[in-house]
Amino acid sequence: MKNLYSNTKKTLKLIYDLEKKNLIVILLLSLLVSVVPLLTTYLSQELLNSIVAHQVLNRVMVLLIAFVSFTVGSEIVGQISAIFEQKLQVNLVYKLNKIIMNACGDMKLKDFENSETYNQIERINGQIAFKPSQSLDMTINLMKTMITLIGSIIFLSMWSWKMALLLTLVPLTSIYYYIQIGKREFNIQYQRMEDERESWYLNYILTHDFSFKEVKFYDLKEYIINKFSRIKENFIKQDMDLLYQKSKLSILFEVGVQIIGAIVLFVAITAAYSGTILVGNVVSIIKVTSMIQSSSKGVMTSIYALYNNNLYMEKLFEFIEEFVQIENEEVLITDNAEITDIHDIELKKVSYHYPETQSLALKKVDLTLHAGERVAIVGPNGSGKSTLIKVLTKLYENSEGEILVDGVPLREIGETKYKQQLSVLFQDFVKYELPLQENIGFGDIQNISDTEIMKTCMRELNIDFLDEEDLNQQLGIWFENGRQLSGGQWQKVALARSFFKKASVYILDEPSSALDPISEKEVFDSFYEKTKGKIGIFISHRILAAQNADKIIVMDKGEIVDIGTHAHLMKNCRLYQEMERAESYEEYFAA
Ligand SMILES: Nc1ncnc2c1ncn2[C@@H]1O[C@H](COP(=O)(O)OP(=O)(O)OP(=O)(O)O)[C@@H](O)[C@H]1O
Repeated sequence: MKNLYSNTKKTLKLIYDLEKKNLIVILLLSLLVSVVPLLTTYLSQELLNSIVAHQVLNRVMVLLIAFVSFTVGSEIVGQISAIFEQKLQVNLVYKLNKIIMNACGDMKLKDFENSETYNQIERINGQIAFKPSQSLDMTINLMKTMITLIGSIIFLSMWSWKMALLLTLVPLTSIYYYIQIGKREFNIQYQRMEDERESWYLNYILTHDFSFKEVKFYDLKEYIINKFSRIKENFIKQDMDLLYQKSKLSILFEVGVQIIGAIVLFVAITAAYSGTILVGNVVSIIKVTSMIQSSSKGVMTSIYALYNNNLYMEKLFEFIEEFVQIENEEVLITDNAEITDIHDIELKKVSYHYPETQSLALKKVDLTLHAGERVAIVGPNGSGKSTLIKVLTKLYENSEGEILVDGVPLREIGETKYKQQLSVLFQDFVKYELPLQENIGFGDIQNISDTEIMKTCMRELNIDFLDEEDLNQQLGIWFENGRQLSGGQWQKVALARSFFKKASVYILDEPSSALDPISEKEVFDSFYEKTKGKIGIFISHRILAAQNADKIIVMDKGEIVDIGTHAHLMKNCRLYQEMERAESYEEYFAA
C-alpha cells in the first residue's frame, strides 16, 4: 500500500511536469462529476417524498429542474473531460516516447550489448502507449469512486450506520486478494520479457526481407513457427491461469456484495412497511446501495490496476533516473577539457574486458598515433581490432590503463567534443532506409544541408551508380520508390558518410570488405588523400590493402604482436608473414 501511494504520487508528478494544464482541468472536472450521483440521488428522494406528501407544485418543479440540470450538466462535463483526457493521453505518449528515445540515444555501447538493457527498453516501450495514461485514469477513477463510496456510506449511515458498515465488509476483505493477483500478473509479465523478445525476434525473422532468402532456402519456416508457438502457448497458459483466478475472485466478490445488498434492501423495505421511513427514502436506499456496490467494485479494480500499473511505472522511473544521471555526467566531463584538433593519441597499457567475460579482449596495449600517419591494423578474427577501435572512439569507457589525446587523459575529455574530431566507418555500418542526403549527411549532422561537400565525397569515392543531383533519392526497399543497392554500393555510401565529416582522425573498420578490387583501390586512394596531415586508421584483413600504410599494427589474442612497415614485418613478424602467404592462393595451397 505504501508503494501504491508513493508510485501514484510519482506518476502524478511526472504527468504534472509534462502535462500540467490538462491534468489540472481533468482533476477538477472529475471532482465535479463525482459528486453528481449523490446530489441527484438526494434530489430524487426529495422529489418523490414531496410528490407523495402532496407538497406545493412550485417546490416539486424546483426539485425537478435541479435534478434535470445536474444530470444534463454532469453529462456535458463528462464529455468535456473526455476531450481533455484524450488530449493529455496523446501528448503524454508523445512526450514519454521522446524521453525514452533520448535516453536510448544517450546510453553507452556497453548498455546496448547487454540483453537486460533490451529487456528494460522492451518492457517500457511495449506499454508506454497506454500504461502511464492508464495509471492516471485509474487514479482519477479511484478518486471518483472513493468520493461516491464515502458519500454513499455517509448518506446510508444517516438511515442506519450498521447497514452502511455491512456493505463495506466484502470490498474491504477483497482488497488484499486483488493486490495479490495484481502482483502476480506483473511478475509473470516481468519474467517473460526475455521470452517475449525471443518470440518477437522469431516473428521478425519470418516477416522481414533481411532473412527471407535463408528462411526460404533452408526451409526454416516450420521450425521457426514451432519455436514461436512453444513460447506463445506457454504465455497463453499463464494468462488463462490468471484469468481463471481473477474470475473466481470476481464471482466471489459479486455474490458476497449482492447477498449483503439484498439484506440491506430487506431491512429497508421492512422499515418502510412499519412506517419508519418514507417511499422516497426506500428508493434512495436502493440507489445508494447499488452505488456502494458499483463504487466499491470500482475502487477494487482501480487499486488492482493501479498496483499492476505502478510496478510498470517503477521501471519507467528507474529508466528515466538513469538517463538523467548520464546527462549530468556528460555535462561535468565536457567542462574539463577543450579540444579543437588532435595531433597525437597515446595508449599506455590499455586493457579491456567485456562485461560478464573473464578473458581480456585487449591486453596491455601500448601504441602512439601521430597526425600525418596512416595506420593499418591487421590480425586474425577475434584478435581485438574492433575492440581497440571502440576503446579509441570512447564507445567503451571503462578500459584500464591510460589514453592520452594530445597529452590530455581521454576520460577528462567530453564525449561530444571528442567525437566531433573523429569520423568512423564501423564494420557493421547501417544501411539507412532513408534518402541519400541523410545517408551521407548523418556523418556530420550539423552540416547535413551542405550538398556540395556531399557531391564531392560521392565523386571521390566514384559513387556513379547514384545521381548526385538527386539527393532526395530514397534508398533501400522499406519505403516507396526506394532504390535498393548492392552490398558493395551500400558500403561506398557508408564510406561517403564518414568522408563527409571534416575530422582530425578518420577510422575505417574493414572499409573494403564488400568491394571489388578496383573499388577497393579507389577507396584507399581517397582515404590516403583525405587523411593527409591527419590521423588515418583502418582495419583490413588484406595485406595488399595494408602494405602501403606508414605503420602496420599486427594484433593477436588482444595483444599487439608487432608494429612496423610492410618491409619490417615481412622480415620480422611470423604472423604477418603467414597472413601474407595465405592471401596468395597458390602459395597457400602449396604450403
Ligand atoms: N560485445 C561483446 N561482448 C563480449 N565479447 C565480445 C564482444 N564483442 C567482441 N567480443 C569478443 O572480443 C574478442 C575480440 O573481438 P573483436 O571484435 O575486437 O575482434 P576483431 O579482431 O575485430 O575480429 P574480426 O576480424 O572477426 O572482426 C573476441 O573474442 C570476441 O568474441
